[in-house]
Amino acid sequence: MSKNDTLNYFDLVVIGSGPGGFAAASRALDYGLNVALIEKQHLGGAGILNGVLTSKTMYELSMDYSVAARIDRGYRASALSVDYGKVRKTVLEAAREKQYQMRSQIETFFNQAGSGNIQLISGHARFVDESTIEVKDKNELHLIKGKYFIIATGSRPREYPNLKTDGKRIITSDNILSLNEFPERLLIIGSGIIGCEFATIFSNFKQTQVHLLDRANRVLPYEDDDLSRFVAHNLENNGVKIHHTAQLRCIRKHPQHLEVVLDYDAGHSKVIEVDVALVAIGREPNTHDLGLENIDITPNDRGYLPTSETGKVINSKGLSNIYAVGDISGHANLYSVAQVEGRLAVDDIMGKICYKPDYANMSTLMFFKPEVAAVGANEKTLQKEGIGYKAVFYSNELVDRAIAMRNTNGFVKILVSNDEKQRILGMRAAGPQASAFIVAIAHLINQGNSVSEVLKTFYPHPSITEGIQESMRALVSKSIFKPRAFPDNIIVKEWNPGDPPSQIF
Ligand SMILES: Cc1cc2nc3c(=O)[nH]c(=O)nc-3n(C[C@H](O)[C@H](O)[C@H](O)COP(=O)(O)OP(=O)(O)OC[C@H]3O[C@@H](n4cnc5c(N)ncnc54)[C@H](O)[C@@H]3O)c2cc1C
Ligand SMILES: NC(=O)c1ccc[n+]([C@@H]2O[C@H](COP(=O)([O-])OP(=O)(O)OC[C@H]3O[C@@H](n4cnc5c(N)ncnc54)[C@H](O)[C@@H]3O)[C@@H](O)[C@H]2O)c1
Repeated sequence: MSKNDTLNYFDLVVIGSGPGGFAAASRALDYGLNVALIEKQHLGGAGILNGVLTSKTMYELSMDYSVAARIDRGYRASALSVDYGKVRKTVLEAAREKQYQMRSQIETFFNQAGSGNIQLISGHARFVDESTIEVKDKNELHLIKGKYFIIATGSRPREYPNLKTDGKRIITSDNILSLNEFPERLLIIGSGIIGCEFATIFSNFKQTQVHLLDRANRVLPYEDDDLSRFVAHNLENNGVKIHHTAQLRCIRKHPQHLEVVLDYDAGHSKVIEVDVALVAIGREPNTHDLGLENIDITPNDRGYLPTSETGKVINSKGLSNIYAVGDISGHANLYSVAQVEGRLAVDDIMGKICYKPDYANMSTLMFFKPEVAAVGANEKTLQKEGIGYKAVFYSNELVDRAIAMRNTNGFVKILVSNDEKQRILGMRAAGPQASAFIVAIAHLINQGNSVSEVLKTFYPHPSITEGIQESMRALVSKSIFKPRAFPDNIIVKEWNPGDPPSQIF
């Protein structure tokens, strides 16, 4: 291996070009910094390939396909067919489109002396000391010096104990685009967000019998039971076979199929045959082979890098000149979290930080059928913390826009403080456009707003968001449609410390 001399000196060296790293590098341009962006694999990280954009493109195609396959709306598509190779091609086109936008920005700011400069460097980065990294690319090794560093190396799929993935028949989300065709039978191990999203996608295309292994008796274990039941019910309606309270004992590989042995908590076992098994049991931070031992940084018990509120890594001497953002930081594994943390790290370096992230009020989207969006507290967390609340459930069956769409499978569920102020604490929404309007509630929560603010506003008609306003009116017994007339569609209840645990629907 040839060792080149120090390549350059940079104000800021960012390791990883995912949403965290790219946002940090872009923010550094605003301050006129000279930035190196190091990437060992795909530009954009899991924000683009084998992650957000590719899975969401596949989701959108699968949703279009499932609508086209409907026969209850006055039209019928004849000879509808789908080809995995062509779906993959479309997905990769989306990924390339975004990568070209990133490249265009990098090219624009390449060698811009004095006004903010960015250089994309390929290779695997490893710390030599607190101001130097070595970057290994094929047979070359470069040394790069920097004043500040941001580690944005993201995460990788967690491996299932004693189960070796081969990228073809036993795969992770990293290998979805390596499949050559729709598997006839797919086992998804893990019923968290990735498991449920791919179960939705593959069942939408109707080419695959999907088995979903849920080791608990409910999918999405961190959400309220009612939402978990709703999502599981929709998956089952879409043809997914959910194996609740089941553990994977083993997978035996045969030339033409995989033989899967499942052990149920009830004491019995079942053998099923599938073609592909997808492991989706969480993700692990990429802290390995970063040379952390050379900079006196030790990951915490959960494997994440210990940081200050602004992302500064804490070593044995206190705070260092190194930041950690995104999936490596131990907060939620979300695109928006990585992006905000990347930007804040640079603001902190420049001494210009003007707010700190409030992780309690993050919005999350879940791409199921129908889509689900979440922000703020759920019933489970409030009950655990002993905080009393009022909850309202309002079904899309009463929302005109959803009726017009012939798509009423959805709801809003809003939690407010159980006091005079009735401050909005959280919302779960399911159904069409849930992903678009969740942020409106996030703003209301961030501003400490209460039910009365929502009642004052004109909500346009016909819009899905009218369900939000009607639900808030229901909370104060002023809704147009009355819970007494629609007891399954409008539910209001309260919970106070000391009450037994319960859920609204
Ligand atoms: C299938 C899937 C679907 C998802 N869907 C969503 C979604 O819908 N919404 C959402 O908010 N989030 C979603 N996520 C999560 C989201 O992708 C991550 O939270 C986000 O990408 C994290 O960004 P990051 O910058 O921390 O890391 P990453 O995106 O993982 O990027 C890290 C980059 O660092 C590079 N790298 C690692 N080590 C080194 C090194 N030593 N030297 C050089 N480069 C290195 C990697 O190659 C990678 O490109 C999804 C994830 C997956 C896997
Ligand atoms: N739309 C989105 O926002 C989105 C989409 C995909 C991924 N993501 C992010 O990616 C991260 C990873 O997603 P994920 O679904 O892999 O993780 P997850 O933590 O959401 O779910 C993992 C699931 O695997 C189960 N599990 C764990 N060990 C198991 C075992 N040994 N056997 C069977 N089941 C087991 C858990 O009970 C859980 O249900 C998430 O934290 C999420 O933030 C977000």
